[in-house]
Amino acid sequence: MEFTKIQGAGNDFIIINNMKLKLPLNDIPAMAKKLCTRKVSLGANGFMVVDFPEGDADFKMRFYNSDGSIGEMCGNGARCIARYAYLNNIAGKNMRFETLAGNISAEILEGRLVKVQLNNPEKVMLDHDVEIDGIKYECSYVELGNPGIPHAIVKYPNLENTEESQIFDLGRKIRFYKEFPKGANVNFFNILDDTTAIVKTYERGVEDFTLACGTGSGSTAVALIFKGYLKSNKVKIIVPGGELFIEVERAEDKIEKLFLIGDTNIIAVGQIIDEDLNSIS
Ligand SMILES: N[C@H](CCC[C@H](N)C(=O)O)C(=O)O
Repeated sequence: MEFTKIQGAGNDFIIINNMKLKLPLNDIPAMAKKLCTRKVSLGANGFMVVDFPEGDADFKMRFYNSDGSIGEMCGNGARCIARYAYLNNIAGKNMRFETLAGNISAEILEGRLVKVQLNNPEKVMLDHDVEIDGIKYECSYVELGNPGIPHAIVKYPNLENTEESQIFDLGRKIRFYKEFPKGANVNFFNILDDTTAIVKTYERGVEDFTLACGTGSGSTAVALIFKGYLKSNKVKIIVPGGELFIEVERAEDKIEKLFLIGDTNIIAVGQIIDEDLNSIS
């Protein structure tokens, strides 16, 4: 089966074109889980399927986390699938595609940079502190799109000197926090200057930290700008896998446009064999 392996800021994905392969959608979650499992298969944070659009968009993006669960959207995935679509003549440099969370537009910039307009925040709860093991953490809750991809944005002083292993248990507990109906991706942040934050994300559906989270960076930027921690509508989010840039167009307390910009890197194009796949029902 033909595939492309691509990563954006260290968030890595497998992409297949189901407009050609025409695989039954019921088979995809198990296939995604198997192919995303490192060491025993190709390995990735997520699995993306290009499919026929239902409306007048260029294509549909179906996103699956590495555990096979469906994600409403994926920001770095959107950047990567946009580059894939352009290089495979599925779309032009400016494109629109459908996702569960709503339509996304993307623009291929110079080199390997891609800019996507993320779904707007449909839910913003700036003061949604969480209490874990008797300790209170400053937290905001943001959902981008409708249905929205859920994000918890948690202040963590000295994050830049904190190992992920030190906050893995905390990340997992907040990911499953009782007050988050859909669970949440957990974005720990610390402010580095007026326009820069560092973010480390424990991702829902990966159930571990990833090197970057695009919608997490966008959600974090929205919360930090509204809370006055970041003092610009153009901010840099430093993530373990590199840097992501967020641009916000806002009218007072309403976000009108939210952009994610970052690098992409095509790792491989080829054929997936994985002999176990045949045994997947
Ligand atoms: N794990 C996320 C989906 C991927 C989000 C992240 N990779 C991004 O770039 O937005 C979820 O299930 O909500």
